[in-house]
Amino acid sequence: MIKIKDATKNIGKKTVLDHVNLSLEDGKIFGLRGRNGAGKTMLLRAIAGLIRLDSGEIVIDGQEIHKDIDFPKELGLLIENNNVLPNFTLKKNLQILAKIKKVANDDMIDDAIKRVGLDPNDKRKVRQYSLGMKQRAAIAQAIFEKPALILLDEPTNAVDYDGVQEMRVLFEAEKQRGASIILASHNPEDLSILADEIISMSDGRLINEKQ
Ligand SMILES: Nc1ncnc2c1ncn2[C@@H]1O[C@H](COP(=O)(O)OP(=O)(O)OP(=O)(O)O)[C@@H](O)[C@H]1O
Repeated sequence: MIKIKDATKNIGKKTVLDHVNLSLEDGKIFGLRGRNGAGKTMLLRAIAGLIRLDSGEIVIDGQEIHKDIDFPKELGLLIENNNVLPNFTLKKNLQILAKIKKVANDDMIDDAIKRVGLDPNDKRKVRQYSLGMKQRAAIAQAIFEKPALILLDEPTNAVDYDGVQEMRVLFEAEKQRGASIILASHNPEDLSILADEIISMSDGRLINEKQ
């Protein structure tokens, strides 16, 4: 359960999150929509613990971000410039990350790579991937440890038509596994097909607030 209470963040003179209040139950897909600059990425960053709020709080399963924990315990993240290391293979990337939390073994890593339609034995470095393949790699990185919470910022950008359908199946399967997903997207179809609930933002504020 994620509880966001009065979350407010200013950058310079601009209020990029403006008293955001939200309660998000577990095991659902929440679609986040809004125009460019509405604050979707900021909200995802705040939930991930990547920015500090000026006021308000974000509490995940009873633990407040930046007070009780630095970031959500079980988090899969795909935000903006995906941070898959370009000079390693995708498998090596995931193996490096797996050493930190020690959740995923090689079988889980291979499985995640196959699920995004890539080849675990591909010897190419990620920098040699196409744009859409890089995006698939970033999705693999977000899901390979079977996290409880998955934050996805425009995950199907640059992914080809068939890939978009495959990723939808994958996100739905992650939900069936029990994960909560917050998905920011400009693709109305992604949102209408996948989202159990839609959260709309404008100018850092929620429209149709759900509390
Ligand atoms: N590093 C930064 N410094 C200053 N302002 C920023 C920074 N990053 C974002 N902003 C501002 O914060 C506001 C919200 O940006 P955000 O990236 O959350 O929008 P968004 O809804 O994700 O947009 P998009 O659909 O274009 O991805 C915008 O006004 C943006 O200009």
